[in-house]
Amino acid sequence: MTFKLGLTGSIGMGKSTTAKIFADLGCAVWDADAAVHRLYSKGGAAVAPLADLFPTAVQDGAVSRDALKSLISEDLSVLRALEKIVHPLVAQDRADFIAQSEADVTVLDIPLLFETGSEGTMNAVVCVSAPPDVQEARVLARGTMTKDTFEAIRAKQMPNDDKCARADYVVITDSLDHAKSQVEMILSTIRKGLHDA
Ligand SMILES: CC(C)(COP(=O)(O)OP(=O)(O)OC[C@H]1O[C@@H](n2cnc3c(N)ncnc32)[C@H](O)[C@@H]1O)[C@@H](O)C(=O)NCCC(=O)NCCS
Ligand SMILES: Nc1ncnc2c1ncn2[C@@H]1O[C@H](COP(=O)(O)OP(=O)(O)OP(=O)(O)O)[C@@H](O)[C@H]1O
Repeated sequence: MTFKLGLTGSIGMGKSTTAKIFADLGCAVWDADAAVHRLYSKGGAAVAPLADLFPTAVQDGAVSRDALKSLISEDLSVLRALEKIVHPLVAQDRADFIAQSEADVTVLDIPLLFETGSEGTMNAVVCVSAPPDVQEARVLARGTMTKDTFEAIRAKQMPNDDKCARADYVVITDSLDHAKSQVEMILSTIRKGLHDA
């Protein structure tokens, strides 16, 4: 049985970067956002149920994120209906990944881990964190969203301090070297526990 380590944190806090460090140290990594992309692509399991509910959101056999975003901007209840369909499919994809994982530690990168109540299914949880101004600067530097959109996403997510308080481990992502040393420490604690068990 693989050790299930949840990895979470708010938008732009460094989840993907930290997940890569875990992968380099021999962990298997599953990425919730990547799973959603697979589910929305041609032949993905979310295409048919979303086509039934939001016909305009499916184009050329795949779910269009732009179309979904414009539906959500007109009516926020669309997001709730979308989550009701997508979250169980994501949970199944995750369960399948865990079942076939041969690594001692499997990292589950889940932006909405606490918001979706998934922490109970993890053996431990890591939260990545950086100061709010650093978070904002990182997200806006990507050039993929406006400040208003960023604020709206941040407002929808559980506050960073609450996430960190609920996590078993916190990784401060102020530099790559610092993040790496914290990940090494976390993994050695977990692996020691597995070895001693
Ligand atoms: C709304 C959609 C179409 C926006 O797509 P887009 O490519 O523009 O953004 P992306 O998915 O990269 O998300 C941007 C940021 O918002 C966060 N975010 C996404 N969905 C949500 C949500 N339901 N609640 C809070 N934050 C969210 C992401 O974690 C990320 O940090 C898309 O996020 C979606 O289909 N969401 C519903 C499925 C879901 O809840 N996914 C989250 C992982 S399970
Ligand atoms: N430890 C770190 N030191 C310095 N910069 C970092 C660190 N971790 C992440 N960053 C930078 O912060 C930005 C966001 O990182 P990343 O994409 O890993 O965040 P994320 O939490 O996965 O984002 P999202 O929630 O949007 O998917 C990137 O530009 C990345 O280079």
